[in-house]
Order: sequence, then structure tokens, then C-alpha cells
Amino acid sequence: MSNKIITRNPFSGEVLKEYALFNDEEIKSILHTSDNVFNEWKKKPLKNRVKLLNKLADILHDQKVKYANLISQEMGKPYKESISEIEKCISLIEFYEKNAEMFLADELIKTDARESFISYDPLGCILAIMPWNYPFWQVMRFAVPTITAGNTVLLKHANNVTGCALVIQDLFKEAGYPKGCFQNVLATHEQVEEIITNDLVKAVSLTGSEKAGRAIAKVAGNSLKKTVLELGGNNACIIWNDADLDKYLQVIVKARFQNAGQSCIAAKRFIVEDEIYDLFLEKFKKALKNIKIGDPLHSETELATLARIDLAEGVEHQVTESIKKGARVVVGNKRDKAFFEPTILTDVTPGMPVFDEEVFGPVAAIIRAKDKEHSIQLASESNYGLGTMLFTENIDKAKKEITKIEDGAFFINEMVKSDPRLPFGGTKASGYGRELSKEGILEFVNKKTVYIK
Ligand SMILES: O=CCCCC(=O)O
Repeated sequence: MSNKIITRNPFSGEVLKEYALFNDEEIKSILHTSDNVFNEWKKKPLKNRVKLLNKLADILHDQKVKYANLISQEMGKPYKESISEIEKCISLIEFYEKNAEMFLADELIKTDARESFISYDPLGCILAIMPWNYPFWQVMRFAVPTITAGNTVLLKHANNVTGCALVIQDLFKEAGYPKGCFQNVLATHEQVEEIITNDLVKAVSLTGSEKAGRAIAKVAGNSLKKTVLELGGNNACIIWNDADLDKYLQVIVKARFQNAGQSCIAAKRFIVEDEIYDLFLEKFKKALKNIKIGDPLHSETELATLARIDLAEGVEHQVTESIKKGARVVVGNKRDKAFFEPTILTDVTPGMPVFDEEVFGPVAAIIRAKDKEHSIQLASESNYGLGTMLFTENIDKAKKEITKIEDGAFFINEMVKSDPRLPFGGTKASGYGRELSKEGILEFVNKKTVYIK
């Protein structure tokens, strides 16, 4: 096993940088630092911890272009989207700057005691294992509320975005956080397992695949440590006959093709009611032709490359296997190294990989539904439970479907998207726990009952 990480620009194939993995001694020292810093950090008045958020947002704002370039170089996201990712991090920080004190204040509960309340105490050092697809956003949405609540953070980021990981660590330091409040670990899988079981680590947050979720939950569960798991998704995008396609088509296209389709909450299965099927397909095909494909570093590019060649090969395999089972290619389906052409597949049915599995790339699977009831039934036919979106002008009817959808989110006339103000997370194989909003900041605290007779 190599003891170094090599990052590569997936568009050009050029090597960007080499990093040495940490040895066991270095990791031990990082864990102790995290614990020592926690013991001081937790004593700081909440107001002081919140004050640092302002500086964090300022630096992100000032360095936006530099950070966006780094994202685009390391994982191939179109530059415009990388800029939006940094801006979203700023809005997250501003949200917690405004609300953290309210969320973490003691919560009085009237009982027969003289005084009874819930006190939200930090837990200690929390390990985050994060993916490459939104290399700043995924980290910040975990780290900002978790550190503000008084914890310290260790980050095991995806290897291909190690540059982003290091820059985020510097960002916290520069904003005035105590050195060691946020630390990276460049570690192997075996070392990560040891970190999880180490007594100094109190809980784990993972955003990643279902497979990784099962593995991490097993190790953490064995040590009786809490996990928050934000795993894959296979979101349905239901189009009813009365959908306003002129108004929402661009949103529907973005729901699948932003970030080259590499998003857990992307629309993956388009379940279209019979009567509107042909019209939808025609408009969808046309819209796809207008997507500007190119170098991720060009400001006009809307779709570039996938983050690694093996990922594009995986998508190609899922598509090929689905075609063998009867799916039909309407547009696309060509791969060149890490690039995979935006693709539309029709005649998709349950039992094909593009229906049953998460496809992490620019592939839209189109499924015909007999009627509304059938569309909801097909949407629910998934092991995943991250989100469903429904496009219709009949809001009253759509609202009747809310309780039938078992997912963590149900969006009507909008793509499933995260928002700092709203909880984010899944059900079933999409994981458990919530990020963002008040729910997110209360995931890694001890909700202590205080009772004074
Ligand atoms: O893979 C998950 C992507 C989440 C993106 C978001 O929060 O908007």
C-alpha cells in the first residue's frame, strides 16, 4: 500500500500534488491535541465561539476565487458551480452566526421541579469522513455547527480533494480558532478504523456511499459511538400530466446534471405520467443540447468531467448493463477517460441498474407511469430514501402524497436541494441523522436533563 496521496486534475489528467499519509505516531498526536483543545474550547462562552464565524465567512468571501479554482482543479466541478459552493458555505456560516445562541440556549421545561431544563453540552472530538463531490460544502455544513457547539473536529477527507482539506484547515486557523480545533488526518482505511475506536473520539459523521456507511456504522456501533450517516440517494423526479414544463424545465435539467450528476440528492429516476411523456422527452432532449460542455476552469462551462476515470467507468457499466436489460439510449452514452456524455435512457424499468442503483453521473433514466398512483408507487420502489420531487400544478393533490413518501425530503415544483435553514438527511439506505438547521447543531451534543427540586 502506497504511503502517499497523489491528486490529479480529472479533466487534463495532470498530476497536481503529492501528499504523505500520516504515520500512527502523528495520528496519536493529532488525537491528543484535539482532546486538549476541546477541554479549553468547551469552556469558552458560546458568544465568543459564535463571534469567530464572522471572520470565517469574511475569509471565504475574500478567497472565493482561489478556493473555487482549487475545487475545479481537484474534482472537475465547473468553475461557476465551485463559486456557488463557496457562496453557499458563506450563507451557512451566516445562518449559524445568527441562530447558534438561540439553538444552544438551555431549554426550560415546566415540570414539578423548581427548575428543569435541557442543557446542550458538547461531546468532544468528532470525526468527519467526507466525500469529494462538494469538497467545501460537505465539510463546512458539518464542521461549522459542530465546532460552534463546542466540539473539536478531525477530518478524513476524500483523497482526491486533499488540497481542499488542507486549505479548510488553514481557514479555521486564520479565522482565529484555536490551533487544533479543526485538523485533517491523511489516513488509510485501517488507520481510520483505529481512530473511530480510540477513546478520545466521541462520535462520527459520514457522508458517503451506502457501503461506507455500513462499514463505519459497524465499527462505531461496536464502540457504542453515535454516527450520523448521509449516504447515497436515488431520487425520483415525478412529472404529472399537468406539470408546467415551460416554467420548470430548467430546474428539472439542473436537478440531474448539476455537478455532472455527482450528487446524492440529484434527480435520478424521471417518472413521467403517460400523457405528458412524449412532450417531456422532446423538451428534455432539446434542453440537454444547450448544456455547455468544456473545461471545468472556464467560466462558461456547465458540465465538465467526472471526478475520476474509475467513476466514469462505473457509470458506463451501469448504463451498459441497463441497455442489456432493455433500456434505450436516446442521447449520449459515450465515455472518454473521466468524461461521460450527458445521457438519456428511456424504457427504464425496475430491475435495471439505472433504476435500482444510485448512478453518480450525468445519466437520466426515464420511466413511463400509467397514472398518478403508479408514479408514486414507482417512486417509492427504492432502497434509498433521500428525497422525492413532484412537478404538478395541482398542489392540493400533491400535498395528499406527503405521507406516502417515506424519504427525508419531498419537494413540490422544486428540485431537492439543501438549505441551511432546513434539516437535511435521509431514511432507509440513505442513512440517518440530520444536518443543517437546528437539528444539525444538536446532533453532536449531550442533551442533558437538569432537574432542581
Ligand atoms: O451528495 C450529496 C450532495 C449534497 C449537496 C447539497 O447539499 O446541496
